[in-house]
Amino acid sequence: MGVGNRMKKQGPPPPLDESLVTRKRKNAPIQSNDNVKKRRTSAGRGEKSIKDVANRPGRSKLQESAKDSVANGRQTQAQGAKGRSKPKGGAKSHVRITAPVAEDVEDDSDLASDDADGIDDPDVMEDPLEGVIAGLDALDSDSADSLELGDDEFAASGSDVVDSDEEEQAPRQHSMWSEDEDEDSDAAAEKLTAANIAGLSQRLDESTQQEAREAQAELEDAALQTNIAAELPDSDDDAAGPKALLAPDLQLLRTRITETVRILTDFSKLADPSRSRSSYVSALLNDICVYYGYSPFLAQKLFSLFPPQEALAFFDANESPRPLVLRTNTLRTSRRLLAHALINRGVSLEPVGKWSKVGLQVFESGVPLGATPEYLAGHYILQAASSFLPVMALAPQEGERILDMASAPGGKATYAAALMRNTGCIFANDSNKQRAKALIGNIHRLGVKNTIVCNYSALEFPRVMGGFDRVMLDAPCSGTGVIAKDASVKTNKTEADFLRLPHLQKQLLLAAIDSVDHASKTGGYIVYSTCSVMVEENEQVVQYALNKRPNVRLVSTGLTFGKEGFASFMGKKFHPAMKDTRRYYPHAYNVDGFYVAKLKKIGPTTAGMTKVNESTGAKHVPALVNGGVDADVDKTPVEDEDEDEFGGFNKDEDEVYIERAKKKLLRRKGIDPKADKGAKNGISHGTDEVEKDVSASADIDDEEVPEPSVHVPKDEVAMELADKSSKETAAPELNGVQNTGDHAPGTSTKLRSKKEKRKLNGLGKKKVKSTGK
Ligand SMILES: C[S@@+](CC[C@H](N)C(=O)[O-])C[C@H]1O[C@@H](n2cnc3c(N)ncnc32)[C@H](O)[C@@H]1O
Repeated sequence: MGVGNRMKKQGPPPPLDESLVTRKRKNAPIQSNDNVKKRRTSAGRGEKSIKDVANRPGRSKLQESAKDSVANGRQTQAQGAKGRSKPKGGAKSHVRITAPVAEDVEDDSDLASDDADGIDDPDVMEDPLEGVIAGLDALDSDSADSLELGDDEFAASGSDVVDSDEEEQAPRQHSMWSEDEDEDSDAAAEKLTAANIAGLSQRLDESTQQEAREAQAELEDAALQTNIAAELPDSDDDAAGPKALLAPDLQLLRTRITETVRILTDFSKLADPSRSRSSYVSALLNDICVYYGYSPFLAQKLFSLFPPQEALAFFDANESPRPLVLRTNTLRTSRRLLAHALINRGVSLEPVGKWSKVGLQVFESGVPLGATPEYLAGHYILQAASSFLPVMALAPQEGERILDMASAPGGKATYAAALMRNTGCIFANDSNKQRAKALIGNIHRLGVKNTIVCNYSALEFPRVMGGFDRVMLDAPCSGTGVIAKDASVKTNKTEADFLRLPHLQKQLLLAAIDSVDHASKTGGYIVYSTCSVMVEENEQVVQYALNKRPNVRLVSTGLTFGKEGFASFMGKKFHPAMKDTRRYYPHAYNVDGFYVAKLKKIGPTTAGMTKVNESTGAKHVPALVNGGVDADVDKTPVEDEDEDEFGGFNKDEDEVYIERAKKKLLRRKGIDPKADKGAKNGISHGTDEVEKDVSASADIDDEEVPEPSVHVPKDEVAMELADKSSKETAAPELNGVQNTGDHAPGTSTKLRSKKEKRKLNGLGKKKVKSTGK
C-alpha cells in the first residue's frame, strides 16, 4: 500500500476508488514488508523509515496485529510444527522404522546429521534472504515436514530483517527443536526392536492423529472465540472484558467497518430500523480505534471532519507514507539540471505535479538522497510537497522584508529565500534553539544569503521588530495532518492539547498581523498554516484573528488546488470568506494534511483593537509597531511546548556579555574597566554603581526593549548584513549571541543604556525607512 501511494502523483487527484483502498488494507501485512524492502532501497531516509515504521506506536496496533497474524501464521505452523514435532519426530521415527531395521539403526545418526544439515545448511545460512523468501512461502504452505520446519526457522530469523524481536527468538526455537529431536531419537533408539516395531508404529500413528485432532480443535476454538468477540454487541461497554483480551480479526473488522460505512452512507435504506444512527457511528468508531490504533477521542474528532466514506479514506491514507519529494534549490541549480544529475545516479523521479516548478517526486533511489554530492552542495532539500504551499501562498517578492515566525528547520524560509533570489531580507525566527541550529545548517547548505536567524518566542513580535511586508506563521500544531509520519499522534493528543495549541496559535496569529506593515507597497500579507486538519487549529484560529483584528481580511491563497476551508462546522459559523482558505488531505491529494490561510492587512492596528479580552481575562501589553501605532500582543501566559527545550537563559553565556557591556559603559564614562577590578578592592567606581546607573536609565524608558538574539549565517553577504546591522545598532551581541528575549528580560534589559536600546529598537525602523516604509 505504501509503495502504491508513494508512486501516486501528488496534487489534484483522480476520484477515490474505495474498493482499491479496501483491497490494499487487506493486504497490509504483506505489503508492509514490501514497504520496508522498498524503503531500504531509498537511501539515507531508508533506514530511518524502517525504524520509523517499526517504531510507530500508533501504527503498532495495526502492524502488531498484522504481525500477529503473520506471527500467528507462523505460530500456527510453529504450533503445528511443535505439535508436529512429536509427530514429526514420530514421522521421522516412522520413516526410520519403516526402513529395514539394520539400516534404520545405522542410518539413525545419518538422519540426525541430515536434520542438522537442514538447519545448518551453509547455503541457507549464507543466504538469509532465501530463508526469508522460503519462510514467507512456507507461511502459505499447508503441508509441513522437517525441512519446512528448518525453513520456518529461517523465516523467523530471516524476517529479523524486518523485526528484531523474532531474531532473538530464532535461536531459542532452534535449540528447543533440537532438544526435542534429540529426545525423540534417543527414545526411538532405546525402544526400537524388531519385535515391537509394528506396535510402536501403530502407537505413533495414533499419537500423531490425536495431536492433529487436538491442534485442529484448538484452531477451531480460537476462530470461534474471535468470531464471538467480533459479534459481540457493539455498545461502548463491551470495550473492556474478554473481548479486549482477544486478538482482533482484522479481516473481519475491515469488512464490518466497510459495511457500517456503507450503511451510514445510505442510512434510511440500508440501516436496521431497530438501530439508531448514533449506535452505528459509535460501533464504527470502536472498530476504527481497534483497527487503526487511534484513541477514541481522536478517532471521533477526525471522523467528524468528513462524511463516513471520506473519513475511512483519510484513516486509510494515514497508514501509508506520502511520496518522497525534493525541492530544487533554484539558488544553486535548475530542476532540469538536478533531475539530470540524479537520474545519472540511478534515481527514478518525476516532476511533482504541474502545480510546482521546483518539486521532484522520487520513486526509487539506489543512493542515499540525504548524502549525494548534489544534496551536500545544496542543490535540493528533502521537503514534503505540502510544505511548498504556504510559501507559494505567501508569494514573497524580491527586495521585500519578510518574517518567518516559526521557521525551523527552514524548509519554508529557504524556499522563500529562493523565490526572492536572495534579495531583500528574511528574519527566520524560532523559539527552539536546537531547531534553530538545524535551520542555520540548511541556510548554509542551500546558499541562502538574505536571512537572519532569530531565537525569540514569536509572541514577542512585533515588539522585537515590525513593519514587515509579509509574515509567515507556520504554527506549532497537533500534527493531525502528518499521522503517516508520526503515528504517535493517534494516541497522544488529548482534549487539553486542543485547548492549549489553539490558544497559542491565536496569540501567534495576532502577533503576526501586528508585525505586518499594512502600508507596504508590495505586500501587507500574512500566511497562516498548520500541518493539522483540526478546525480548532485552523478556521477557528483565523476567525479569532478576524474578530480581534478588523484591520485584516481573508484573501485568496492563489493556490491552484486544495479543498475550501469550512465556512461552518458543527453549528459554528465562520466568516463566509473562510472558503478562501485551503485544506489539504492525504487521501485527496496524496500530500500531508495541511491548512493554509492568507490575510491582507488593510489598516493599522489601533488601540481599540487591543482592549482586554473580557471573556478570557487576557492582559494586553502595548507594543510598538510600524508607524508608532500601538498594537497589542495578548500576553496571557501560554504554555510554550518547547519551553523546556529552548528556555535557555544561559547564565554563563550571558555573563560574558554582561561583563562586556559593563566594561563598555565604564569606558564610555571615561573609566578604565580594569580599574573596576580595583573597585572591588576598595576603589570607588564599582560595578554595583554602574549597574545601578544602567538600571536607572532603563527605568526611564517607557517600555522594556528585549535584546534581539540574532544568529548570523556565516555566508559572506549575511556577514555583511550582520556587520551592517551591528554597526547600525552598536550591539556587539548581534554577532552570534543567543539571548532569550522573553526568558531573560531582567538581566539583559538592565544592562542596556537607553541609547543602545533606542538603536536596537531602530533596527527594524531603519530597515523600514530604507525600503521606503
Ligand atoms: C511546524 S514547525 C515549523 C516548520 C518550519 N516552518 C519549516 O518549514 O521548516 C513549528 C515551529 O514552531 C516553533 N515554535 C513553537 N512555539 C513557538 C513560539 N512561541 N515562537 C516561535 N516559534 C515557536 C517550533 O520550535 C517549531 O520549530
